[in-house]
Amino acid sequence: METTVSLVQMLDARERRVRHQQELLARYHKPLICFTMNICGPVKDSPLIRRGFGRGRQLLRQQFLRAKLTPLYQDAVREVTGCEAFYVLDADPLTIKKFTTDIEDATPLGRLFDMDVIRPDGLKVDREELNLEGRRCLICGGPAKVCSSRRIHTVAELQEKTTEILTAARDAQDIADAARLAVRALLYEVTTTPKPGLVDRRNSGSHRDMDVFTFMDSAAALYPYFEACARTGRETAEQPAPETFAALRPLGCEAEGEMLDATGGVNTHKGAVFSVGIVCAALGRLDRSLWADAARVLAEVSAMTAGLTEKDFAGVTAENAATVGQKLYIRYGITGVRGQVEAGLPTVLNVGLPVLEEGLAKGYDFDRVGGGALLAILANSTDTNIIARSSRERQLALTEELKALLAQTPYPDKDALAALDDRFIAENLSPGGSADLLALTWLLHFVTTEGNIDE
Ligand SMILES: CC(C)(COP(=O)(O)OP(=O)(O)OC[C@H]1O[C@@H](n2cnc3c(N)ncnc32)[C@H](O[C@H]2O[C@H](COP(=O)(O)OP(=O)(O)OP(=O)(O)O)[C@@H](O)[C@H]2O)[C@@H]1O)[C@@H](O)C(=O)NCCC(=O)NCCS
Ligand SMILES: Nc1ncnc2[nH]cnc12
Repeated sequence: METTVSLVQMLDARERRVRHQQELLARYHKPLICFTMNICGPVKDSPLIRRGFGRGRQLLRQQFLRAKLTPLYQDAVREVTGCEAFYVLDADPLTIKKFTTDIEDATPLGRLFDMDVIRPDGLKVDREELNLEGRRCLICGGPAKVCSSRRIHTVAELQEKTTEILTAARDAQDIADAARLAVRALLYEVTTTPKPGLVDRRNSGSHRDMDVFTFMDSAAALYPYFEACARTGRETAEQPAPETFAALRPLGCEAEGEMLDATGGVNTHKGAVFSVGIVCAALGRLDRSLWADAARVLAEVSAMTAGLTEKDFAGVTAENAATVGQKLYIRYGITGVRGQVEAGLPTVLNVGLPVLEEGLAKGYDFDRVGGGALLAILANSTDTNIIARSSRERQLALTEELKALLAQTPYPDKDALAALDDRFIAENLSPGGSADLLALTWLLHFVTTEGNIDE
């Protein structure tokens, strides 16, 4: 809920800020940054404003890392009168002012940041000391001091522009983060070693035409596609979920082309183009606060693809079935990747994620938890790639064997996984569908644990 604040409240807040500054200066005798947001009008706090403030804090953290600075003290508060953060630093005030003004001047969002630098004697460092121009007006780009003292623009105009800047910054960050985590998930999947029959750091599994570098080329080539999926999700967020999915399909066709270009014609990620692309679009549709909830994200995936299996397989017959997916549907009623997404990726939510997270909590390394999660996924789903390279009977027997193995050892060690790898290779088996579900598991793990940024 948005609360309006009075002039008295704002004056009280300013007084409190000054007192806090004085306490910090008296305690540390070092320069400090006081970071607030420039927000016009009586509403100083909202989720959107907090997001912008969170981004500002993230940019400051990055500058501290670059300058190898650890704040001696820091705090942040979110009040109805606005967000405030303080940082006490053991550094030259002008050096600090240089990097705060760099942040303020780098982007439109930076225009909304007010990062004051206060010297140990309590005096503010001025932009002019760095030969920098004064700040510019949000609306006309003229000197901000002139526009604000003469009240040249209306509050409504300023609020509209502020919302536009905050919204654009929020969306750009969500879209880039979704795509970054998607590519990271694909890279974690291929890097997880050993994996039975699959490409990893140990070998190329049951494949002759690709290795770990082929997968890296493919994953990197898909970054713009994942961004486009998340952007499509954001742009269609107000529309019924299936409309977002409909808008994705042409992007998916193009991305398959990019993948084939990057790999010299090898099918590395066709399944992932489809399923990971849908998850990126679901993230785009959802407010960032919901990313921490895997079930909610996957419910969105399900809503987007409602009715997909029936629609996609309508008119497919034993005579015209062309893809492996279509043939297996006609023959056994197996719904493959389509059925998985339509059901909200239950194997990821109920099998992959719990196994991954339990293994991480036990302190196992990424290879071991990834290997355990992959086998659990394989044991509890229908991998159409396994059937395509063997038979339905063999795939069912394998799932039974793996279930028995996992009941004894939920996280088989390197040697056990390598022995399974050798057996899969000898049988020319490759669980590509399960590999995709492992990538989706990594993705949901990243999104739920790291996706919730500081607001
Ligand atoms: C819905 C589409 C993905 C396509 O569906 P299609 O019917 O063409 O394909 P399917 O056979 O149904 O399988 C697609 C891929 O889904 C992955 N998969 C399999 N089982 C599952 C599962 N249980 N859960 C989730 N995902 C699953 C799997 O992808 C991975 O394996 C691929 C590599 O396989 P591999 O055997 O190594 O290589 P191949 O070249 O295929 O064979 P070999 O010669 O080597 O044996 C790799 O892609 C992984 O990502 C399945 O392969 C979607 O494309 C679509 O919407 N199609 C409709 C038409 C359309 O609009 N097309 C768009 C293109 S223009
Ligand atoms: N690591 C991998 N090896 C072979 N096929 C795959 N499909 C997706 N990931 C794979």
